[in-house]
Amino acid sequence: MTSANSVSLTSLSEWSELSRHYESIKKTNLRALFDADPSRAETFSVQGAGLFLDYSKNRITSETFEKLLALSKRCDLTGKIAAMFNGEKINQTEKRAVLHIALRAPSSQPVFLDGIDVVKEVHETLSRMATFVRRIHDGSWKGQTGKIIKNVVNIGIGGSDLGPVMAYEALKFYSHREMTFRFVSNIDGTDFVEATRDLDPSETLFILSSKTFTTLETMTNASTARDWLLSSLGSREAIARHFVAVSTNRAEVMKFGIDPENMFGFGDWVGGRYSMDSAIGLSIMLAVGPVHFYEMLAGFHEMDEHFKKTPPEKNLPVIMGLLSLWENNFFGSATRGIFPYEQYLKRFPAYLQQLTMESNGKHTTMTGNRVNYDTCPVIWGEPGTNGQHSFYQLIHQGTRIIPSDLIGFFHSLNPLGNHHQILLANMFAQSEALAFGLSPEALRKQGIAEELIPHKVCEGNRPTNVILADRLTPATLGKLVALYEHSVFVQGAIWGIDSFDQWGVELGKVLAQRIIPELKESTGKPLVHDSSTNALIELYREKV
Ligand SMILES: O=P(O)(O)OC[C@H]1O[C@](O)(CO)[C@@H](O)[C@@H]1O
Repeated sequence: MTSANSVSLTSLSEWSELSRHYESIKKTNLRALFDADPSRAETFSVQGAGLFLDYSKNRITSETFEKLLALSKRCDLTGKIAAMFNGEKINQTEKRAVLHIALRAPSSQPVFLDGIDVVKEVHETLSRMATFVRRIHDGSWKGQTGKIIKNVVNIGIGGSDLGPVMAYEALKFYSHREMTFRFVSNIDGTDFVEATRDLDPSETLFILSSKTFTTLETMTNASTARDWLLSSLGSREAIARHFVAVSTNRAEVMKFGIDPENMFGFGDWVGGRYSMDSAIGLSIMLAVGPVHFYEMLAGFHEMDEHFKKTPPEKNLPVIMGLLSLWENNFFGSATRGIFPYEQYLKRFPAYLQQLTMESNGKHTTMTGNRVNYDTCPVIWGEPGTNGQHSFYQLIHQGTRIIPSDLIGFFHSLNPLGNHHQILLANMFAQSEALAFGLSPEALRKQGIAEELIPHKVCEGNRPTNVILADRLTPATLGKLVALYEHSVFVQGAIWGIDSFDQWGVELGKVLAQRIIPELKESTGKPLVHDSSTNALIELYREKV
């Protein structure tokens, strides 16, 4: 048998089988599938690492599932999972290992990379972070003027922002409420100004979070922060008391003026979008304390173990990855909605956008060929029930099918009257309504006027995954993030792409560097962009 990597995915017999199977089931709907099998909900639900997944409202049969598993087998998913866990350099284009799983491994479980146990390094950094956090919390770390630190501003972008801010919001319930946390990411000066306008510099700590320590936005915001601080505190010595860095680039951190003693590092085997549980999570640890941070890591690890050890047919990330691929590549669903029914998870969809789309938004396979199939769907979403009063109309009656993940918890962290019951009732109702819709017959029975029936019909057959957990704890958050990380891995492994590079973001950065000096003033030299870009630059020069 030829290996799946040496031939196009779509020419594999397992792919053709799925295509044939798709033709035979594309007209069946969820109503018929449920009517045909009273135990469908049980057949297509699974529990793992404390999360419950009901995937019965997907357009699948047992045969679909078997064929998807056969495809994953042909693509050597198990071997690829093992390669990641074993520290092989699976990020081929950057020649790097991909070992975010080592960030949450217990110290008793070494992971070797080039003969070195990276878990040991991870735990050394974690305990330095914990010591630092305790000093901030107990007030023994003081600002330049002797005041205690009350405000923390994380400056970073992409993976150096989205993970920290998402987790800060998600775990706010557990956070030190007497402290203020802000996150500055955008190069738009408004972000910095609004984040700092009510802060006292003498009580403020900046965390400069950047894997590379060269990112334009972060470095610009960092020097603005340094100016802001020094204009108030005067002495450059204040930098040591008010700035710490999280980075892999020691030389650049020192160049900025930060003592390496105040730097927390991580390996180049941690991708930016996989780094919230590395030192990049320092602001999270400052917010919730070391104990909760360690609990979050334990949650991540539990899902890692589940992913590594559970057979594919019971493996949550494998199932979610395969279902997403089925919808994307066979039904042609171009987007996936992420709808947490949990206000604390309000930034979770934004976090998953980077995780998923920066990982799998690729058109070239590992072997350098242009894919002839779709890869990553567009990921988007908002918390429920807010979304229901906004864009759900389109999900129910629009012309495109949008498979969605609905995420909820049995218990609220803020029980208030019957709010939580109403919240979960809405979540379950949406999943039911999307799957089964409302038929013309049912509407007629309700006595709806004939001319209104076409407008009121909901065709149903809209797939959802329902993910449930007990309550939103630091550990549950870790499990959820790891679930999606690994589901992204599964899809990338089958598509045969490098889920861990991000070359596509480079071109825009290079072109921006070229345009920055051109906006300052006319150099006298003619602009050599296309006519549209030239005209935009000229218009800006004229107006500013
Ligand atoms: O942490 P850094 O090096 O500042 O990078 C920030 C982000 O920029 C990107 O490289 C994309 O431009 C992301 O992958 C990364 O998370």
